[in-house]
Amino acid sequence: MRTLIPSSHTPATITTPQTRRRRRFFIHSSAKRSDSFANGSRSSDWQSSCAILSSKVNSQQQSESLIPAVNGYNSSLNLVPFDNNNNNKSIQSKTKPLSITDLSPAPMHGSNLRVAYQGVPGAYSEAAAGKAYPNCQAIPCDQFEVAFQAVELWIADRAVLPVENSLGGSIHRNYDLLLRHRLHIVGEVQFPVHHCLLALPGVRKEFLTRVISHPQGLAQCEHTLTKLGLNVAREAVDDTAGAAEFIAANNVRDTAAIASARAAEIYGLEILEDGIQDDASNVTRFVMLAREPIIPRTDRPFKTSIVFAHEKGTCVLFKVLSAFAFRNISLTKIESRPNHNVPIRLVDEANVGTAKHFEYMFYIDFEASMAEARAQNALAEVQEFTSFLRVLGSYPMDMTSWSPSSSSSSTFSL
Ligand SMILES: O=C(O)C(=O)C[C@]1(C(=O)O)C=C[C@@H](O)C=C1
Repeated sequence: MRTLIPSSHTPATITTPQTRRRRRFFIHSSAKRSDSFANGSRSSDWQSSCAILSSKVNSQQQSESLIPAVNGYNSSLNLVPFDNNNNNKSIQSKTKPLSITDLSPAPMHGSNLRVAYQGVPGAYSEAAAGKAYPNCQAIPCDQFEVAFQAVELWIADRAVLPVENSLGGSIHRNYDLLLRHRLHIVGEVQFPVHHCLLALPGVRKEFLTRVISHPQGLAQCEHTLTKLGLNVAREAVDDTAGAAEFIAANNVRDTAAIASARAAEIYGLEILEDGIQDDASNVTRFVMLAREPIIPRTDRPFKTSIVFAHEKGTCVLFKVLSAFAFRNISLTKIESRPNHNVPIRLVDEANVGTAKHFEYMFYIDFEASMAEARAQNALAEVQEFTSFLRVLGSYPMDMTSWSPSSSSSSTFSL
């Protein structure tokens, strides 16, 4: 895939070793707090993980509301750094004492939250971040992994990342990264993706030789591009809006981008075709990630995401799935990825030779909250058949109303 170097917007990249060293302190302290729940390996008993989780409920409630304020990045508090030499006198006099209003919960769905996304302004991920956290400060990142790291390093408070699209399928990279990193899924948003064909003003479709976009953008418009009868090469780049930005910044007149109407507006391109996704109800599902899990509840529909590797044996996957079926728990998604620790298992069959079995990590989303006994029992049973099990998050389902023809009802409408 080509990497376009954006000209005007500088997405977050990981900074110098010094910055990294300074920020590591925070990663470690955060990782320690969440490990008991995040590392759902066989060695840690699931029931006790649940107990740890529920015992965290009260302190967690406080940490969601207070920690951001105390760290000073999401706060109206007037905190000054502590000065051992007492040189702060002039500033101290201006320091306001804590009052009861300072203790009200931080606006976790509101302004000031820094939300990392992959891409540049005008990307669908930016719009999804706006739907998930209205009025947030969206932080562009040049890669998915940078968005994970931005949260781990406290540069951002949340990341909003795509995991699957109704036409293009799963975004595998993010499944692998969910496993490699220690962040928790704290929510999901489903975002209608309405693609346009964009080019520089005055460019006519007949003169195009190339269409560039994110691989998902190309996949979601595959048939429509063919139907339009364009004689063009299709080239994958890092993100849809980045494709638009590249055309504008380099004055490329033989190339069009598949991107949003908002990207056209931002980068001064014209819309040659509107709504070129192969299905009107094209939707991408994004997950919201945080350093700490949220408290699972039962007063609204929740979804839980897990990942596991299974033990050797027969019908293991069937047994795992039946743990949910017996409890009437619906699965909404199952995905398998290579198990990068053990990609292949050799199985010697007497007289026949050696079979090479591919080993997988299975990701499952199911419709239940970890606060429900049936979900806890299902996972206790699943643990019996698995060599590794981790809960990626238990979070409210996106139940917002659906309007496929319009792009979105959010403030970030594309
Ligand atoms: O390139 C973008 O605009 C993105 O936000 C990325 C992404 C993706 O990775 O799937 C997100 C939504 C659309 O499905 C197309 C691309």
